[in-house]
Amino acid sequence: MSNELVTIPIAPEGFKSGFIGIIGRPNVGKSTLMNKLVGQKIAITSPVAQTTRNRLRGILTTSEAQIIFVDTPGIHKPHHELGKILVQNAQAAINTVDLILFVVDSSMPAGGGDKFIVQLLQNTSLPVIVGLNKIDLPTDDSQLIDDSYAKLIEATNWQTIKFSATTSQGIEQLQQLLIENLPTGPYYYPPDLVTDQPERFIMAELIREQILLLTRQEVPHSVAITIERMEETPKITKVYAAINVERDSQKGIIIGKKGSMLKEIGIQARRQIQKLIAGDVYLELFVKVEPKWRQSRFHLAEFGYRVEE
Ligand SMILES: Nc1nc2c(ncn2[C@@H]2O[C@H](COP(=O)(O)OP(=O)(O)OP(=O)(O)O)[C@@H](O)[C@H]2O)c(=O)[nH]1
Repeated sequence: MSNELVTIPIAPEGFKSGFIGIIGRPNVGKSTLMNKLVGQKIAITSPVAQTTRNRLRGILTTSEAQIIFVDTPGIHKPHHELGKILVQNAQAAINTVDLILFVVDSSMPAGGGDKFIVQLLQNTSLPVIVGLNKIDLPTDDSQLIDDSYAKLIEATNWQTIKFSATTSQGIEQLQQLLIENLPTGPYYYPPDLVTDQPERFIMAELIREQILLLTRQEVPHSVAITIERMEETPKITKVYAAINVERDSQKGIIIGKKGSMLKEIGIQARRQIQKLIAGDVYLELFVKVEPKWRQSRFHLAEFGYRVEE
């Protein structure tokens, strides 16, 4: 949160840099992987599918390269207006990167969702690396699974690599392979920056993450967070955030018995935000009912979901 001037160094000869689009169906571990590669928590993760809504850039700088990861929402068949915007954003991401990292969940055989993505990518001239994630999980028939992925990409010349985003097994090799496949280029960002997202956005995401983790199934996708006000003093940062839901029943769930759920969300989110800004935080949450915000483009824009041209 400082306004100090930052300088971007001149890249040495042979320095590699570029943008990598992380693509995959929901829940394969794209956000977990980006956090692992960047070494800091910038994308929220949860066991509920479709957690990622906005394109988020994570930046990894080493002595030989700078990689800018573009995390995209999991590609799936859209059911409502928000879903359509998510898929369009993922498709837009494909057209603006130097390399594509197509992540799959190798604890289960390739499915229709993976096939849909292969079709989407087939016309691209960009290099594609297929990341077989979750190798730490036990499987019933690993041969069958391997065969399903081999068949999935048999018509392509894509490279594959296996790793686990949670245990870090194979992550260094993945990083190396990505760097090898990037063009030579400049520093795009200062070396110590890990994301280009404003802190406000990450704060909102950290609150949403706690709701995903703590509430029941039906609520999470109907939630949007807006940071209404922030006050910074030398001692403490005060954050006032609204939790927007679609129905009164969801408001009730978020608030909980005598406010117990909202209190727990606040405690956990505050803890995460304190880590983000490395300082004391006062967090005030309130719940608002905004009927049908997911169907309305006006509200989607207000909550920061945009279709990128
Ligand atoms: N065992 C295991 N679990 C993983 C691994 N990577 C991710 N997960 C879990 O898989 C779930 C989904 O991970 P996310 O990173 O949120 O997945 P995503 O692809 O970003 O999901 P969307 O935002 O829905 O597109 C979480 O519960 C992660 O902890 C892995 O390598 N091994």
